[in-house]
Amino acid sequence: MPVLFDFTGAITAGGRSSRFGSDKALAVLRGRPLLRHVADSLGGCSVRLIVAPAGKYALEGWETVPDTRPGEGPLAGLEAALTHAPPGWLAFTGVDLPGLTPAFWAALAASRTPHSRAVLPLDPEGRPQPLAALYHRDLLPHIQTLLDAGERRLRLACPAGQSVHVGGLSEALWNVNTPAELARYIDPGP
Ligand SMILES: Nc1nc2c(ncn2[C@@H]2O[C@H](COP(=O)(O)OP(=O)(O)OP(=O)(O)O)[C@@H](O)[C@H]2O)c(=O)[nH]1
Ligand SMILES: [Mg+2]
Repeated sequence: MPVLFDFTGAITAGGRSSRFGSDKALAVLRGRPLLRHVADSLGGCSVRLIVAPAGKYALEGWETVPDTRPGEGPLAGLEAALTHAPPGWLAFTGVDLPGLTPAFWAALAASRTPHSRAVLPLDPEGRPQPLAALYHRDLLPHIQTLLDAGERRLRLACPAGQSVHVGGLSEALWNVNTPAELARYIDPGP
C-alpha cells in the first residue's frame, strides 16, 4: 500500500488473551487473522511497529519492538511504541479491533488540532476509546511518570485538556474479547 499517512502505526500485542482462551491475534475472521485486519488498516503508515515478544508474529513490513514492562498492559505497550517511534503522531491500537479501516484513521487524523496531544473516538456509549486512538510522542514523559507511579489505566495516557474526542466512528470499534464475540461477527455460511 502506498504511504497515505503522516503518522506511525503501532499495534500492542503483548496480551495473554485469557478471556479468548487462545491467541486472539491469530483467530480468523472472514479469511484473515484479527491481527491482519488491524495491520491492514494501518498499511498506509511508513513506520509500522508491533509491540510483542520477538518472533511471536510474522507481519511483513512491521518492526517488532519489545515491551518495556512485559505483562503490564496496554499503557506499557504505548510506552514501548512511543519509545521506538519517530517524533510526531502515533496511531495506537490492539489486535482485537478488526473493524478498523484506513478511513477510520484518516478521520481521527483530520481531527488533530495544533495543541492536542491525543485524538480518541467515541464508542457507542459515548465514551472515549483509548485503544484505537492517536497519541503524540510528546506524551512519553507523562506516560512514563504514570507507569512509574503504578498507574496502568490507558485512558489516562493523555491529560484531559489535551485530548480531542471524535464522534461518528463507533461502527469501527467492535472489540473481540471472547470466542462468542467473534462468532457474532463471522458471516453465516450460504
Ligand atoms: N504490549 C502489550 N500489549 C498488551 C499487554 N496486555 C494487553 N495487551 C494488548 O492490549 C490489547 C487489549 O487488551 P485485552 O483486550 O485485554 O487483551 P488481552 O490482555 O490479551 O486479553 P485478556 O487476557 O482476555 O484481558 C490487546 O491487543 C493485547 O494484546 C501487555 O502487557 N503488553
Ligand atoms: Mg487484558
